[in-house]
Amino acid sequence: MTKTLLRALAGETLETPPVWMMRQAGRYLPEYKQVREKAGDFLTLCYTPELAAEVTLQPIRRYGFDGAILFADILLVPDALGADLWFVKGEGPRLSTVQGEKDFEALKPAADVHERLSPVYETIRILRGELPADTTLIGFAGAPWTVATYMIAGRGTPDQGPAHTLKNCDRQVFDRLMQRITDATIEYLSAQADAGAEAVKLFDSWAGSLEGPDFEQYAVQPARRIISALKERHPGLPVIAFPREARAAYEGFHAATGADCVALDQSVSAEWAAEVVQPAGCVQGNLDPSLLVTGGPPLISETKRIRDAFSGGPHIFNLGHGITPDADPDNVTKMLEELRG
Ligand SMILES: Cc1c2[nH]c(c1CCC(=O)O)Cc1[nH]c(c(CCC(=O)O)c1C)Cc1[nH]c(c(CCC(=O)O)c1C)Cc1[nH]c(c(C)c1CCC(=O)O)C2
Repeated sequence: MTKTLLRALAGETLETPPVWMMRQAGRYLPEYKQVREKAGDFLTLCYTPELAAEVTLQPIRRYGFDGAILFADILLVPDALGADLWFVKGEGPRLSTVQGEKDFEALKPAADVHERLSPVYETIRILRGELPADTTLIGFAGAPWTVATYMIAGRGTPDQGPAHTLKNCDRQVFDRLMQRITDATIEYLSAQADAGAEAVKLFDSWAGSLEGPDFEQYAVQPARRIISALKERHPGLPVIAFPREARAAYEGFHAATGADCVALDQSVSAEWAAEVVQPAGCVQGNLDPSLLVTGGPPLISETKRIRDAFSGGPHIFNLGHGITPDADPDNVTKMLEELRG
């Protein structure tokens, strides 16, 4: 196996960690903005394989990252389940809401998602033909809780309040929704692997708002179900789990879910994670993305600190969350120079 990212996922400790960035294809890149303009609409960009493949490749050409993440969005699964999805410029996503049994009954069965999502599989096939031989193609989906928070509220929310309310007040509908998303996610990621994704990542961006038994039931268990179903269908397919802001619950997350790699946000210290999380398997992270806006000596010293902290075990260098539109593309080059020497 020559791809460094796959070697790290398999548990190998490498001299220089493989590197990629969450949201590496995005608005901080002038070439992305150009294609985005041409597509007109963000969803059109996601569902047009040639354009989605092009923006996936842009950061690989510019920086030579070890991993290419498929260009798509976690909200394509609700879209494929029949929740109308649109994006409001400068504000974010909007969807029809799921607030009770009637809304839930209107959703499509999990097996039907392929109809809407087939252009995504085509993007993956194009990419496998065009990526450099040493670049790993990463597919992804949102984890059920995070996807549910958008489906229930119909938009992003600061505290995931509507999803907590449905969970606490109508547990039956909430659990059926979680199960539907879980099943759809297995279908979707499995089809991504069939199309050529070499690893997949589950984004649980709002896992941190689940406390105690809720974290176990709605962050750990769905991840475990998805990972075990995927491994049954695709033996050896590596899975990265990202229970963002899990804090102390990052400990044990590999074992509890079967994930090959656990991605860490910037709120946990690399030194702590190296001691208690990394012994269980590969870790990914966790540079503060704001350093790519501000740059300077702190960007260099933090890059070095994180690399050094994780140097004793398998590590994929990444940010703790997505790169932001106001980041300076030259700061990414400086981060890479520090990492790769
Ligand atoms: C919660 C979430 C979403 N999408 C995603 C998450 C999980 C990760 C995280 O926590 O950031 C994941 C995602 N979204 C996108 C990718 C593509 C691959 C990559 O990382 O480069 C990935 C992996 C493209 C995107 N997804 C979106 C953009 C910006 C759209 C544009 O170009 O106008 C991109 C490049 C839009 C999006 N998509 C979403 C929101 C809330 C928004 C609006 C906010 C924003 O604009 O950043 C949902």
